[in-house]
Order: sequence, then C-alpha cells, then structure tokens
Amino acid sequence: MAWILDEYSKFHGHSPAVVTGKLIDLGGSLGREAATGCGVVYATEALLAEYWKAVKGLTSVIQGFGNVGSWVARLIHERGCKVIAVRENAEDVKEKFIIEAANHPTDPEADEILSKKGVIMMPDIYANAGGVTISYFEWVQNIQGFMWDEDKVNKELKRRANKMNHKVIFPGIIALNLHVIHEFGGNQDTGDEQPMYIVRIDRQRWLHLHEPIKINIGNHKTGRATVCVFKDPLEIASDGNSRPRSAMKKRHLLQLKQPATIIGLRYSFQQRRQETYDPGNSVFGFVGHRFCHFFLVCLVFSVLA
Ligand SMILES: NC(=O)C1=CN([C@@H]2O[C@H](COP(=O)(O)OP(=O)(O)OC[C@H]3O[C@@H](n4cnc5c(N)ncnc54)[C@H](OP(=O)(O)O)[C@@H]3O)[C@@H](O)[C@H]2O)C=CC1
Ligand SMILES: O=C(O)CCC(=O)C(=O)O
Repeated sequence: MAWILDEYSKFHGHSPAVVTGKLIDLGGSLGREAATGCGVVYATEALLAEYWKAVKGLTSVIQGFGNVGSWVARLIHERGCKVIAVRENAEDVKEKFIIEAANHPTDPEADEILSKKGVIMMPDIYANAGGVTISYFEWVQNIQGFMWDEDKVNKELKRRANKMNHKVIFPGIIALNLHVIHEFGGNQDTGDEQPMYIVRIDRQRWLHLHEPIKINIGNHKTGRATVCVFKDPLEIASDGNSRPRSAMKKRHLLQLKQPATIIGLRYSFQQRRQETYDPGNSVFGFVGHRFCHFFLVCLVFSVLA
C-alpha cells in the first residue's frame, strides 16, 4: 500500500486517499487491526439472534488464527463464548453455524456437504465486511484531511454494522414464509399454558413490501396464543438469554383469545413512511449510505374463529 501511494504521489502529488490499508503514519486509520474481527462478531451476534441465541455460553471453533481469527477469539471470549481452536473438515463438522470470516473459505464440495447437514452458513461478503468498512473510513478521513480517534472509529463501525444487520438480517428475522417458526411453552394436548408464536415473513417479500402484510396464525387446538411483536431481536438476545419468553418486554406481547390475522407494516422510524428497498444498496451499500431504522408494526386485524 505504501508503494502504491508512493508511486501515485510521484506523478500526482501526495494523495493518501488513492489507496487504503496504509500504515498509520502514511494516513491509515486507527482501529483497523481489530475492525474485521469486530465486524465478524457483530454479524455473528445478529445471526445468532435470529435463532434466539447469544454468543455467551456457546462453544466455537476458529479455523485460522491470524489477524481476523485472533480478534474474533478475543472478542467472543470476552462475551462468554468458549473457544476451542481446531481444524475440521466438512464431514466432521458438528457446528450449527459457520461464519465465513475469511474470503471464500468454503469450497463448493464442502458447501454441499454442510448444507445437507443443515449447517447455517453466513457468507464472507457479509461476515467480513468490517474490513472494507474500515477502508471506507480511512478514505473518508483522508479526503477530509482529518484523523478520527480510535473510539470514534469503533463507534462508527458498530453503528454501521448494526444498520447493516437491520437491513440484511433483521428483516429476515421477523419472518420467513409466513408461518409460525417457533412456539414456546404451551402444551398442545392439555392447553395448560399459553404458547408464544414468533412469526416470520419472507425476507424478499419484506424488502419489497409496499402494502401491509397479513399473517394468519392460530391453528392451535386451544385457540389461544401470545404473539410476540418486537422491533429488535438482537436487543432481546444480547443479554445472553436464549429464552425469549423471559426476556420479552410486556409491551411486546399481545394476548389473543382466538386465532387471528396479524398485519405487519414495514415502517421507517426516521422518515415515518414506508420505505422502498433498493437492491443496489444491499450488503455493501451501507458504506456511505443513509439508512433508516425499520421495525415491524403488528396489529391484530381480525379474528378468525
Ligand atoms: N485482515 C482483514 O482486515 C481482512 C481479512 N479478510 C480475510 O480473512 C482471512 C484471514 O485474514 P487475516 O487474519 O488478515 O490473515 P493472517 O495472515 O493474519 O492469518 C491467516 C491465518 O490463517 C491460517 N491458515 C492459513 N491457511 C489455513 C488453513 N487451510 N486452515 C487453517 N488455517 C489456515 C494461517 O496460519 P499460518 O500462519 O500457520 O499459515 C494464519 O494464522 C483472509 O481470507 C483475508 O482475505 C477479509 C476481510 C478483511
Ligand atoms: O481492507 C479492505 O479494504 C478489505 C480487506 C479484505 O477484504 C481482505 O483483506 O480480504
């Protein structure tokens, strides 16, 4: 990077913004060393939240222990995850989640084996985006001629990672395929306790949603349900509690006496209107782009006996 900067600057004058990943003295950004690993951890937390899990209490295997791997190990250890660093081949993998922190680490054959085993993979282009994000920050600082302190870099990284997670993962959390994916509590035979349903909507449908979406629930024998309406599952899972029922705030719950139809609205918190999804602004689009917060507003629409 130093060589590229040097060569370019010979012909065009000192231009630090032409290349990123530079040493600090040459205009590099503070925070780069940890940024990719940090981004991997934020992305992992968001993925786990989708499955009502937190890093805390899990066991992990890290393959590759250089810059990214060692930062991930340190950060998840701090969050209460037990790290066992071993190499594995795809046939031996027992993990439920694989986070691709390196570039293209899973070859097509392994991908097929893992997918048949039901392993959930988070792709590299998403998981390691902290690296390119810090490059963007470096470029911004260079063109501004102003150096951010490390705290500012870390805060910006976290802010943008969270926005990306809301954009890319959270819409999928709230729904997939319009059916009940989790049912907590309740005894289907005796109807002793009220079950809780977590409802998802297909992500593509969510992203292109212009009209309110309707979800029918309540094929339960007892005809009663508790529907969880939430705006940020990560918030719920981040306390390390993988049992959403106890972490759920009262205001997130709707008590239903009978099966019902729920209407979900895609809602922009900042602009207070429904947003149009721009496919060109997906995974990496978060860099330098203005985002909005979304959350699902669910309303009980009608009762279907
Ligand atoms: N650093 C960054 O900011 C970013 C990195 N990435 C990607 O993440 C990956 C790791 O980058 P980084 O941590 O910087 O690289 P490093 O060179 O710091 O570390 C790579 C590590 O992987 C180990 N390794 C190499 N091959 C294998 C293998 N087949 N199985 C297990 N371990 C192996 C190396 O071990 P040994 O030294 O013994 O060979 C080394 O410890 C790369 O794919 C990189 O492109 C992506 C985005 C940003
Ligand atoms: O630093 C960057 O801009 C991206 C880094 C990256 O993706 C890599 O090292 O593979």
